[in-house]
Amino acid sequence: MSLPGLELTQPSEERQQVTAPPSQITLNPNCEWRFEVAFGHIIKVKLLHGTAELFGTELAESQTYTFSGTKAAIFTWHGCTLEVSAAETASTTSDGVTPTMGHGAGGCQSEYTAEETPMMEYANVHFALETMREEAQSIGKDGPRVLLLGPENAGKTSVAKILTAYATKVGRQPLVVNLDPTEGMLGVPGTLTATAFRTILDVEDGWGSSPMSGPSPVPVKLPLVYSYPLQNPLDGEGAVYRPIVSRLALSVTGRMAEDEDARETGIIVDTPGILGSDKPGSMELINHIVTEFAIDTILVLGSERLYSTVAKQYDNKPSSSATAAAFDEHISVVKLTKSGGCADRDAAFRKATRESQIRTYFFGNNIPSSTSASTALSLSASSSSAVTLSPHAQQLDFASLPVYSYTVTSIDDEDEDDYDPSQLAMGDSFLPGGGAEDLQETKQDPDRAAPLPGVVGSFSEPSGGTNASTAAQNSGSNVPLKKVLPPAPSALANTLLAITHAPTTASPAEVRDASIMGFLYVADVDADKGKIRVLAPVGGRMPPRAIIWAKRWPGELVGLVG
Ligand SMILES: Nc1ncnc2c1ncn2[C@@H]1O[C@H](COP(=O)(O)OP(=O)(O)OP(=O)(O)O)[C@@H](O)[C@H]1O
Repeated sequence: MSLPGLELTQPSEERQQVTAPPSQITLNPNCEWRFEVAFGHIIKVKLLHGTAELFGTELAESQTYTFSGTKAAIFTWHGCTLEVSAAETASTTSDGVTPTMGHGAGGCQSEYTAEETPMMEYANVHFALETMREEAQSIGKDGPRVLLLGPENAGKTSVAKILTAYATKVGRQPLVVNLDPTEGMLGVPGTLTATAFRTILDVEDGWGSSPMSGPSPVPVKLPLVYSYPLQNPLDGEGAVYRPIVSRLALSVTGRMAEDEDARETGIIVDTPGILGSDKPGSMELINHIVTEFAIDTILVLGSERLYSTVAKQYDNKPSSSATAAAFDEHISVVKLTKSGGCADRDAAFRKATRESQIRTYFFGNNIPSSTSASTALSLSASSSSAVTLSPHAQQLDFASLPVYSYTVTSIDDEDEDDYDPSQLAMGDSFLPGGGAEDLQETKQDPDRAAPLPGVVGSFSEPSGGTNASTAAQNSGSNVPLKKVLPPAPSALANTLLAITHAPTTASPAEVRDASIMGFLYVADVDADKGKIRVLAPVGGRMPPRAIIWAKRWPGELVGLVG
């Protein structure tokens, strides 16, 4: 074996890590194989026999799946044998990062077989929801509206994936809502989304991919995306978060009103861990979500205290659905066991996950964040959903762009300079339950809701002057959104810009409430010439639309382009 350091002088072709022979892992029924793979290292997993699933989505036999930067579990109901091996990775990557290869099977950082899992409990939740869906089908009421609550790393997103995967497997079409801006669902972080899932989720990618990310062997999903470029929903006392949640709820309600399958199946809402903590204001936000989505089933994971508080407040109370009285609908609060496999994700891992989501949005998922292109290309044949994308670079005149930035202060960033407290002190949206009346009012007329894409066949937003935007305007005349005037700030470099569906002349409230068309990445800023160089997922002229600068969240991503 060569001494550390000496191998640096070897020619690059020889700088391959010695790959361990494939390991076979045999799982008994009702067991799961839990594994953690670092970013930069890739493992290959193949189901040799039996049946297995990853967060509810079945693995196909003999298909090779690749994982990088992943903490997950492969569960089996009936027993299975897996083959796990390391993909060949260069010892140093194009970024100069050394892939972290662990000592587990295939180079996993950690991997083990667990015999005790809460999967039976989760499956029972699915069956209970199915019973509610059948009832909805037979008497014409809405299907279950499920809210997942719990602290960070309690397994909320994993349970949301399991319930979604099981629902689609039996031919249902759940509407899945992601209210966690720290992690994107089918897109980049800093967004809140709603998606109708008709088809299978992606084993490797988690939720799967959206058409914005290019072609994919797993059917793409079409999310409705809103920009929430702040890390914490409690920032600005929830003044930005609340109206966007209301917008999403309107869209979801609209979709349910128009689509029988979606109405019967219901909604699954995933929330950020911060709402499950005891932070001031978090219960108010939970209350807002429960009201807006007319939640009737609350699943609490990983916190007795939270369960007790939520149960006291909601258990057996009538839901806020318009049909609650007619069908005698009450809210059930259910405590679920947190899986022992839930892995803590440190700040570095979360940052790498965010960066990988952004990279994937622009470049596809063929090149894991810090693996050399050649290695990744060799993987593409075996990976089931590898896609390479070529974003388009173009120069834009900053002065011609209507770029807006949020001016709320972040709880985690008290030194914010452009915070204007006078803006936060006014406006009904800052009062307890602020803005809710407008939406209650709007909700009574389902025609006012912007439907989710798929129903009207487009990813459309009501144009300026519609009822929906008027309602939004009424609720947000003091929106903390400020136009960024020239010269182009240097802080724009390496951040994302969200192109909304709002016209360039839209009011701040309309901009906030507009859904997102797509994202640009600012590669660099030439303040002298007043130009910015951007990457766009598609070529062509910039659409004349208002733009929201994701200044704070997901923030700066250095090195996306060399
Ligand atoms: N049974 C399991 N075995 C191994 N890893 C798991 C298991 N369940 C969840 N995980 C992993 O643990 C981590 C935390 O889970 P998850 O993202 O579902 O939690 P969360 O409550 O949504 O977290 P947050 O609110 O912080 O986003 C994830 O990386 C997930 O893939």
